[in-house]
Amino acid sequence: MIAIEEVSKRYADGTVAVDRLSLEIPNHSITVLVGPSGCGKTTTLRMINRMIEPSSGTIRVNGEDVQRQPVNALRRSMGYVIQNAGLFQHRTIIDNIATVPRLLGWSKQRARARAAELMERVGLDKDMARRYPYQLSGGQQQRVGVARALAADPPILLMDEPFSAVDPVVRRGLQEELLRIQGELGKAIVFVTHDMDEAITIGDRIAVLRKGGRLAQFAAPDELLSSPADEFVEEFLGGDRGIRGLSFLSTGDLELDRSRVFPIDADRQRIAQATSAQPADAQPVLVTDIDGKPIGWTDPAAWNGDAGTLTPYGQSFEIGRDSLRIALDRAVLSTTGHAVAVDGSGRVLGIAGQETISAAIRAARRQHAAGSAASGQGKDSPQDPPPVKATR
Ligand SMILES: Nc1ncnc2c1ncn2[C@@H]1O[C@H](COP(=O)(O)OP(=O)(O)OP(=O)(O)O)[C@@H](O)[C@H]1O
Repeated sequence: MIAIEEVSKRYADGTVAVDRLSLEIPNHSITVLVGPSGCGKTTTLRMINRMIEPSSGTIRVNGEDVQRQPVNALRRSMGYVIQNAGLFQHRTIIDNIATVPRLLGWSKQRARARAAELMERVGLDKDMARRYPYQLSGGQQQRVGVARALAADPPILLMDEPFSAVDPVVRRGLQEELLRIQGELGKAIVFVTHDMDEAITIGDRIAVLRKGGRLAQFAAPDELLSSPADEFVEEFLGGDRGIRGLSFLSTGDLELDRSRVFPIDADRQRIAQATSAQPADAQPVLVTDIDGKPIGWTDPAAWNGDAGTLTPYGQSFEIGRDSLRIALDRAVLSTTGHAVAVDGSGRVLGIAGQETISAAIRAARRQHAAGSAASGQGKDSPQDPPPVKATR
């Protein structure tokens, strides 16, 4: 655990960048520092590896004061990733990644073998090993930056706006990759961003800082969205925090309608009988292929068995994996107002209309509120394990 205790930083010109900041950053989790420009995020991060020395206060790593540790050893125990990756331009990709193992005295062969293993882990093609940084895209360079930081297997990873310089699609890919790597390696990651969406996507816990380096709130993303501490945090979260909060509600308990799903070779009579008891007001029927995968919607009264007459169903959502936010999005975008739920192999489990999804949202919120009340005013203690994250 990294414990930041009453830490302040006043620069030589008198600027107070961080003001009596206290934070407990647990192992095996991603803690995000977020806040407006100039609120002291980078200063805080760099005080952890002593690139900047605090003016007062103490930072401990697993109980040990960082001031008492030799600075080189301290930095090698912490991977560091920055915006634009900061790669050595005159070194090949493999040698960039092998930098810290080489500094630690590993043989060239061993360090390169480790670097090759890491290239695979961060999703870089082997044949990029001999290229130079300028021969890679921005997103690929960021992957090299992450691989380089992981090379000596440090228990702590400090990441300063690592994905800010790439376009949103590449950025999303890098975030997913980081979550996957973290699932495998379980580091203590401290991640700086000024982008709240990024913080919510990757953070197990989020520290929102305000100007002057003061802590506004430190909480899990779902708690931040449901109970912002004050107006500053609320404003920083943006106007759609209600919708964004749905990302943390599971579709696992969603009640699905299976009575309106039929395979393409189903008998028309059977469809008519099964649906006749239900109101005929444009309640759709979903037709699947013979493997149970969705093909499209039809009006049961008009169905003639011709797949060419079906209306596209849009996108499905995966029960248990996707959140209620995704389910609601699918239903809103669907021409029938219903979303198609599938299992992990894409087979239809049922359909859910907007009303059903709304009811599930209300139930999940009630359950969440009851759970929070039982565990004490909804505030997690820093020792609590991070909440289960829905990543979509
Ligand atoms: N060497 C320095 N000397 C004086 N002031 C500094 C120095 N470095 C940073 N500052 C100031 O300290 C404050 C915090 O800076 P810091 O870089 O930590 O903020 P930040 O939250 O990371 O900002 P950004 O999101 O824009 O990167 C700012 O007001 C900045 O101008």
